[in-house]
Amino acid sequence: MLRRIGVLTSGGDAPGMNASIRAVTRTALYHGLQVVGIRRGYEGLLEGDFVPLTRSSVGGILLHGGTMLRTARCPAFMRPEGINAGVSKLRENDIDALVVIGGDGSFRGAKELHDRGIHVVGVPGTIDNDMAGTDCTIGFDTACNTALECISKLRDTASSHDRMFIVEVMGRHAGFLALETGVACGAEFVLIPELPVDLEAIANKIHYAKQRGKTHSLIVLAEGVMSASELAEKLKGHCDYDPRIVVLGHLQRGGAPSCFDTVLASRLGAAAVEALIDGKRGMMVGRTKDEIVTVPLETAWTQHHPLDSDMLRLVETLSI
Ligand SMILES: Nc1ncnc2c1ncn2[C@@H]1O[C@H](COP(=O)(O)OP(=O)(O)OP(=O)(O)O)[C@@H](O)[C@H]1O
Ligand SMILES: O=P(O)(O)OC[C@H]1O[C@](O)(CO)[C@@H](O)[C@@H]1O
Ligand SMILES: [Mg+2]
Repeated sequence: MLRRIGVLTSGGDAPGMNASIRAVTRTALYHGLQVVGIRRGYEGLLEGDFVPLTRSSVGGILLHGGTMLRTARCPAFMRPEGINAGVSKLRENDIDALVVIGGDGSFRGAKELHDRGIHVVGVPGTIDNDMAGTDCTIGFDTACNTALECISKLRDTASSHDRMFIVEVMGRHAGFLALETGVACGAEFVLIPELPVDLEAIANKIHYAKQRGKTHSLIVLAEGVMSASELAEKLKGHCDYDPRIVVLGHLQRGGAPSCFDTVLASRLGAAAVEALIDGKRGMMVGRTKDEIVTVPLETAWTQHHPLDSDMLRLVETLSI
């Protein structure tokens, strides 16, 4: 019987995680369940770093970035002994079910717990958007907006000084963040790991654009392709600019969640608890075409979250 549920955040922090923690807690309390917060992801689970969550302990966090439960990457949890220790900790503390808020790695950990008999539901939270089973992950929209705000400032300087900027954005092995922000900021090039990089074609396009009177250029580069300094080095001598590089880095992870992420996080947090109440196990919640869906956890990494090819064509068409 479901009486007491645990909730943790794991992997990189993402704007909206707090809204999800609040939604999980309040939905569970609404349905008469107790809630235990597990601090610092799987690390805190192994150490028994638990805190009871009440209606008021999740008050005032809705619009705050980061995660009030804190988060971690826990190498010990990647080994069977670590996972078994996690199972024991949950059982010793009478935690009947667990909501894991995090990315694909966190979901792999959650699946290991499920395979050992723990009732788990995952809530997709990562700025990378690199998970199938949902059209968008919590934090992605805010990270795109943050990157856009930064790049829009760089654009002013690029056009004032007739310069080229290479802006490296996060996304790990995926290009979603780069593609979305690249279209939004009107980049001349968006380089993503999903596609080969043709340096000669880039140099040629820059050259002909300059001949046509274009005086500045912006490349949005996904970190999964190469670093901005590597790209600048490779372009040296092959293009008509002396590029400046900017690595947005962890600036993209923090900050207050956008309206979109706050609503998404609230809906998915509530849906995770409702899924547990409905007897769903080993599942993740997601948003597909504005419907809240429940699919197996492993969907996140066994299926492919497709890049929108229309978006790629847009970069090409709109940057003439
Ligand atoms: N195969 C696995 N088995 C068990 N646990 C795992 C596995 N993969 C990852 N984890 C656990 O999940 C944690 C978070 O994973 P990871 O660092 O990949 O981040 P994430 O959840 O994908 O989020 P983000 O990519 O946004 O940072 C790991 O530190 C580890 O504790
Ligand atoms: O904060 P850390 O551990 O350096 O991790 C950075 C990674 O985390 C993310 O921000 C989220 O997965 C990636 O985009 C990035 O590659
Ligand atoms: Mg990940």
